Amino acid sequence: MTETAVADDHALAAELAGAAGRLLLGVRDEVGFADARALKDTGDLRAHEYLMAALVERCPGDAVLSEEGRSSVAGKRARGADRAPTRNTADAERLTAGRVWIVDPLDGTREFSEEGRRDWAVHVALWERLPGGGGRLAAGAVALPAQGLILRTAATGGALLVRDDPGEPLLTATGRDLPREVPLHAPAPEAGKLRVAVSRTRPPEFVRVLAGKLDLDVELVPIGSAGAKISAVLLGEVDAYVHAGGQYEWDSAAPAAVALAAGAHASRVDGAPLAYNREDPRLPDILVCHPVSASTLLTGIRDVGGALPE
Ligand SMILES: Nc1ncnc2c1ncn2[C@@H]1O[C@H](COP(=O)(O)O)[C@@H](OP(=O)(O)O)[C@H]1O
Ligand SMILES: [Mg+2]
Repeated sequence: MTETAVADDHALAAELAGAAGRLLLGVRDEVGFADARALKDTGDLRAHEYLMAALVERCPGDAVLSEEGRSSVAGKRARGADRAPTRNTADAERLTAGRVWIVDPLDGTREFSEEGRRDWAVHVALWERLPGGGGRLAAGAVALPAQGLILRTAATGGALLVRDDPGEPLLTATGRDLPREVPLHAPAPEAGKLRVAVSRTRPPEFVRVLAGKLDLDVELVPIGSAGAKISAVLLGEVDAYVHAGGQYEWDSAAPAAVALAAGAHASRVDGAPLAYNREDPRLPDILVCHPVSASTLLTGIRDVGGALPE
């Protein structure tokens, strides 16, 4: 821990994800939905700038890897964004840092720009170097601002589901009133059935092939945002998220941290552990599910290996 680090990184991750999420709800109100490009760009930039400034202030000794600090924002600046974004920590620094915040200020940017959609998220994760080499996800939070929810890791171990809208009564997908904060456990699937979350806009073909091969009643459920899909697994709205063909560390770090803390299986599609803060931030595939489904899915994915995207 750096000297200035807060005692509870888990609470900080949730606080920042929640605040960025509320800021994004305000951007939706302010900019409106008529110009989707303007709404996406403003949301990306404002959430990124907020998180970078907050992390510099609260954890000045830590490094940051943010989606929007990379080339995408440089491109937006070139197109005339009015405020210069704060930059990521230089790669050389983050690759030797003890603690690196891996953030996706707005995951599911497309869905954020579509009126009425609730499947977009803010991801804040903390990666920590281990003394023996390598590292681990030490904390994480996924805010689902349009759903009034935060899914987060807890200092005591495990994961929590937090209602981030104390003023409003809120019903979960299962129709039950949700108290302010409840332990979050990945629920097991119904026997013989498997609901698999896939991208709304670019579902990988191999998941359809996989669905056809499994000896289960498989339903593919299109949802936007990696964080919203992994949250849907943890909330019992689907049973698995299978993705391959491209993604980056910020797309999965925070939701994977929460999923693992909630007792879910989270790995590469070949079963290898998810590894973060690498030189190349590409992390192109992921499987998240209840542990009882993991071997069926990993075997199924291996058997349709030929259909996996490059
Ligand atoms: N083939 C691919 N290559 C790169 N990124 C991908 C990808 N498929 C999905 N992603 C990223 O994963 C997130 C979820 O995508 P999807 O909703 O299609 O499942 C999105 O993050 P952003 O919204 O932060 O860009 C998207 O950019
Ligand atoms: Mg993303």
